[in-house]
Amino acid sequence: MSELRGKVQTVLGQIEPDQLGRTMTHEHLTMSFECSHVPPAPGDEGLSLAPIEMKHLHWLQQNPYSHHENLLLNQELEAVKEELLCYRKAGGGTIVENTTTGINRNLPALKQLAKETGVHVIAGAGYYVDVTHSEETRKMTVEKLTDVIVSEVLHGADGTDIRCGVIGEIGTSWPITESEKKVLQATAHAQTRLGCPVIIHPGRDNKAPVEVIRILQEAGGDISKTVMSHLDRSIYDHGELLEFARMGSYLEYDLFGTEVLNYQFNRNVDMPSDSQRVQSLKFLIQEGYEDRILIAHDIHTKHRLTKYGGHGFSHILKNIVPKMLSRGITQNQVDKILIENPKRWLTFK
Ligand SMILES: CC(=O)NCCS(=O)(=O)O
Repeated sequence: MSELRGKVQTVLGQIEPDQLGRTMTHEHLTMSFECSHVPPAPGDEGLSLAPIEMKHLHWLQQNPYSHHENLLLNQELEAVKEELLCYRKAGGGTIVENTTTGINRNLPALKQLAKETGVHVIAGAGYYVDVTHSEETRKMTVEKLTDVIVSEVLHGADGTDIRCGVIGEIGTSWPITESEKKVLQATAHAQTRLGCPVIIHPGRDNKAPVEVIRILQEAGGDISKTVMSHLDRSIYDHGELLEFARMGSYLEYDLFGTEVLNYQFNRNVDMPSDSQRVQSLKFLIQEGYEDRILIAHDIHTKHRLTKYGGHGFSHILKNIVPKMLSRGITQNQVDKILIENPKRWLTFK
């Protein structure tokens, strides 16, 4: 297979899987999310342009995608560096940084952050959702897209020699577009060549995760080495969740820290609280899926950083792990979710 077999690839080079430690499998350290701006409600236009201030914090937390500056996480490298130092102090070892082409991936910044903080950072190859695809991307064949993704892992991306260690997050909308379907097929082909981990951003519909896995399967992808992100806002019904779990991917709850009344991207969704997320983990464990669960915060806006009154990158380690233990999830199961499952997923085959 590839020269990477048995290794994990970080922005600073290859490491042994045992070096990873506790791992958040879905975060962003620098990105911009302007592609997902939601117009503010009538009367809130002023708030959407105002500087971030304490007195507007609740509005911002409930309307994060309507505030222009909030979408520019790429302006906060110093704050993110401080956060990573705290993450390390709290027992964190690794962050998988899911920023792909379309939302401002910045590999030199990731390398710098890894060097300055001692946190292992793993970068993502490939493309985000259709609205961010360039004309050039849309015109590419599946073969060409595959070559680009393979090269981002083997040689480096964005004109640098900094190599990606996962494919994704690969963005899909609902319904899945033609361009996204080609990227999914290319992802499966690249995974076959490389034996590498894949991570998917499904469209915001309960049918989206199943549909993505079907496309990957048909293209020869290794579903056992693929993560389905954002299950928190995608599948609620227990029966549907188990049906999806049986397809064999990793099951990721990655919006820990997000507690909102209205989910701005889909008003039909009742976004779960962190307590409800823990209950979902417990349900999946009871059903025998403790070897398939991954968790993270998916920080992608400013307001979730501690600098802006948010929960930060250490929330899971400091607050969610004690809650898991208090709800009957064992330390061994917590270690599987934070250490063993990420390690198995991130190791090249
Ligand atoms: C950066 C990103 O794609 N975050 C996911 C946000 S969502 O609300 O779960 O779609």
